[in-house]
Amino acid sequence: MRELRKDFGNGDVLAGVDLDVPEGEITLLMGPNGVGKTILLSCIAGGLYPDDGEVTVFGNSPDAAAESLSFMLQDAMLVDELTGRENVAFFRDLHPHSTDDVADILETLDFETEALEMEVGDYSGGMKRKLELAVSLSADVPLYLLDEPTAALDMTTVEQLHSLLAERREAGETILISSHLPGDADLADTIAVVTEDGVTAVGSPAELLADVPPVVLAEGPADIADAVREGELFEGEIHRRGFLREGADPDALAGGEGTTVQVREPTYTDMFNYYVHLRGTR
Ligand SMILES: Nc1ncnc2c1ncn2[C@@H]1O[C@H](COP(=O)(O)OP(=O)(O)OP(=O)(O)O)[C@@H](O)[C@H]1O
Repeated sequence: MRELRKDFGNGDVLAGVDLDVPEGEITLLMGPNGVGKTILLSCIAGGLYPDDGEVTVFGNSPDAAAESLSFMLQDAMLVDELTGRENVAFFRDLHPHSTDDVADILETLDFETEALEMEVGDYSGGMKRKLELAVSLSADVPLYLLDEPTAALDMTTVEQLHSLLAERREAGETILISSHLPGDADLADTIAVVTEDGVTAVGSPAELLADVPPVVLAEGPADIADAVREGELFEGEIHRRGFLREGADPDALAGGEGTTVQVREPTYTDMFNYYVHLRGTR
């Protein structure tokens, strides 16, 4: 993807995005709500045309490559008035490379088979996601685009899905997913951080994490603004936290009465906050 631009008439949503998705790997798009991740995936899938720039999929235009990919568009695929089974049949007829793998994938994802007889409008969010995933992954193609595949899934199912996607990667397939779940970083070979400035950081999870400064956590009235980068504090339920400023001495951050201050290594959630809110292009 080179210099991709998309505008719906009220300012750019994507303003010149460059992205390379390596073949045979899992690439994870992370970024704040509304930044354009779904639009980006839709431009790769050929569902939307960019206003400017270029997308190639295996060397072809997205239109020419349409049969080489399968796109899971969250909450916008299934037909509520049809049963699960009718939805499966509908999508089976749509994709030229559909297979009969839906049942196996549903079993892997712990989807109760009887629910296939229910109308999808009566499904829970997680049931819908499992069916969307089974339909999308049952197409035998070299490229899968999955928009927030882990949203609404319980943690056990997330692990099952991770195993399934890792198997696909072993088989040489290319997978591009968007996600807000920090744990999905464990699955990725490459993470691309998307912000309103485009793709601002790209690297392996370990590379990106290694560049994140230690995290200062404060509970109680401790004033840590001077010790953290740009004085920026992220409010959690219990803690306020920020990224240790260069030159700040962590040992000097003693908490007063009713206050605790600690410094710890960053998690994937911290990594997301850092690249989205503090760090420029890497
Ligand atoms: N058809 C459309 N017409 C006008 N604006 C649109 C259209 N589709 C999307 N947008 C806008 O484009 C922006 C990006 O939307 P998109 O769904 O790609 O964000 P996202 O990064 O996937 O967000 P989230 O993480 O919340 O799913 C949003 O501001 C959205 O309102």
